[in-house]
Order: sequence, then structure tokens, then C-alpha cells
Amino acid sequence: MGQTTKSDHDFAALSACRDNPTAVLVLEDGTVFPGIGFGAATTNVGEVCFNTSMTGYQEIMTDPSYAGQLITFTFPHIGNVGTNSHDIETNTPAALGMIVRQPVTNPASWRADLGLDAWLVSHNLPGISGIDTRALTRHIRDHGAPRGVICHQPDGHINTESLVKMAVAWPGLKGMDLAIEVSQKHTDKWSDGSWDYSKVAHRQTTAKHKVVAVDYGCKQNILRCLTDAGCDVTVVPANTSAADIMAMKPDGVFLSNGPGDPAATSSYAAAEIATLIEADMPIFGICIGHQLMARALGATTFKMERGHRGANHPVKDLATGKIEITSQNHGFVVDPDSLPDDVEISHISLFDHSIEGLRHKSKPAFCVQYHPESSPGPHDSRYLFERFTALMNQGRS
Ligand SMILES: NC(=O)CC[C@H](N)C(=O)O
Repeated sequence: MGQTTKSDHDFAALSACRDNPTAVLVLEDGTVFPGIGFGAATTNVGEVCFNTSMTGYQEIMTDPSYAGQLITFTFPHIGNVGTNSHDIETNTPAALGMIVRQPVTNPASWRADLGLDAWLVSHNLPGISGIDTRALTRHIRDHGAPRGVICHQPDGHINTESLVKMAVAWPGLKGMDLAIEVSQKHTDKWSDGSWDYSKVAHRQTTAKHKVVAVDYGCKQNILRCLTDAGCDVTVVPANTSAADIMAMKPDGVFLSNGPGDPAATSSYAAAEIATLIEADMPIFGICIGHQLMARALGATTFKMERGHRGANHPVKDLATGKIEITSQNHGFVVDPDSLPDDVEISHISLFDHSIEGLRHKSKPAFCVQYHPESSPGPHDSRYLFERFTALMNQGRS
């Protein structure tokens, strides 16, 4: 008899779960994935997407842009380093649940405060393991991101038919304004720089630029990067008017990332952004901030057949010819055929040649579809924060 290895135990657990699942993932087309439940014993419905990052599951789960979504992790070992209070992008996760291959083990990291299982319980979020995430990812790649349900029921009493009905009844992300839901409701100062682990404290910088950050669902690491770049940051709600922003006399305005359909959010945001651009305000937008800036300038956006979610997406800077490896999370994109003459494409995706960055030809405004603040990385695109401060310096000269 050979020795029993950990993976033998995993396979035993996986085949047991096929007979007695304690959780299921159900898709709108009736596909059922039985698995092992972890996290909170609850049921959530949303869009099932996948992320190919090998690290950063806590940052991904707390990125507000995942509101309305159940996230499949294609990397098989998720949860190994547990969770902590530093690697978060917002205090309350907006994602609705996680789908993973291997059962989550106890954390092995000096930085862990809590295991992933307990952390999900503390946020009332369900998880399902034992899923063939390759098959699920191929399904999403071939058919688009479906509506689905994770149901974690420890006693195993699961009615898949009613779960399929629940998935079908969910309206889907198209047309949904979720930014207004995750945005902070009050104006607040932000003053933390990025983490300095030699001191386990935030880095200190002297602020030179007064920046108003419009919160459509902002990741905290963007605010830390702006602070590191010498910005004195005030965060305002998604529906703040251009007049109120200009009354604060900022040197520049930052348009944050955020969840949902940019077409829905632009119903109130686009006119305000257009006013700021017209007033020659230096502007930097990321992700939904990029999509909203494009819409403010007259372009349109549409839902992609395959969203971009991962930490290894190659992007080309068309001005320099340099390639950046980027972190991404978006399901909508700016339509290149809709761009007005005064806007040029600055960056493109080398995966599908979609628009990854735009620049106004005569106004101090630029934006990127990807995430230059990306945490845990890669850090190739951090130069964009300096590009923003340079733009604000020019405004002063
Ligand atoms: N990260 C983001 O800001 C995402 C933008 C938008 N919700 C999309 O999916 O395309």
C-alpha cells in the first residue's frame, strides 16, 4: 500500500461531495455543479464570472467593482494565506460569493488574522469548492458570463429546480447602476499612503495636489497610490455635481472604478464629467471612470462577450510601444467606432485589441480601462499616477 497523500484526501472529499453535496452552483441554462460548501450557509444569485489571478483573492473579493457577481477562481489553490485587515479594497465586500477548485485549507501566513472560511462567514458570503473550474471557465468563455446561484446548505437539502428559476429571474448586470449603491454617501478626506511593511504603517508623503476623487466604487489602493503620488484626496459620492466639485477648488479630479453598467451610471454622471472637461479640469479615470469619461465625450460602451479579469493582461502603450502587464476587471468596454474626433486611443489590449486607454487631444484628461494601482501587482502601470500629477503641474504653470 502506498502512502496516502493530501491530494488523495482531496479527491476522496471531491467524490464524496458529488453524492452528498453541501453546496451547488446552478447556472441559468440548468447546468448544475455540486460541491462542498464553505463560508456562510446562505444562497446568493448574480453573474458568474472568472478571474485568472494566482494571488490577491482577498483584494478581488473586496473590489467594489464585483458587486452583483459570483467569482470563479481559475487558480486551483485559493485561501492558503487566509485573510487580514490590510489586503482589502473596501470594508464590506460587494462580491456575492466564491467558486474554487480545491477545498480551502487552514491559512499558512504570518499575516493571517482569519481563515478564508471564517472571513466569508463574517461577511455572510457563501463559497463552494470541489468545482471543476476549468469546465466552468470554458463554459463561460464559450457562452458568456451566465446568471447563476451559489446555494450552501450544510444539511444537503437543495432544490436545484427552484435555484435555476432564481437564476433566470435575476435581471442581469446590463442596464444596472450599481455604482450609486456601493458609493460612499458622504464627502470624506483620505490620507493613508500605501502600506510600508518594514514598519507595518502607511507611507508618509507631503501632499502637493488637491484632488477630488469621485467614488463610483473606489478601490482603496487607488486612494493610497494617489496619496503616495503627493495628492491631498477628498472622496465624494458618485452623484456629486460638477459645480460642487469645482467649489472645492481642486487641482484635479479622479474618476474611480466601479461596478455595473456604465451606460446606467452615465445617466447622472456623464453631464457632470463633461462640464469638468469643458472647464479644463485635469482628469484621470480608471475602469468605470474611463468608461464614464468616454461616454461624457460622446462615445458609447457595450457589454463584452468575454470580460477581462486577471492579473496578467498585456497592454500596449501606443505612444511608447511599451507593453505593460496589467491587472484587470471589467465586463463592459468603450466602442472604438463611437469615439469622437477629439479623443485618441492611448492603450490597447494585446489579448483582443480592445480599448485600454484614452486621451483627450486638447484637454488635460486621460483614462485607462485597466488597474494601475493593482495590488498585489503587477506594478508596471504605476507611472500613470505620476502622469496625473504632471498634468496638474502643467495646469499651474
Ligand atoms: N472595475 C471596474 O470599474 C469595472 C467597470 C464596469 N463595471 C465593467 O464591468 O466594465
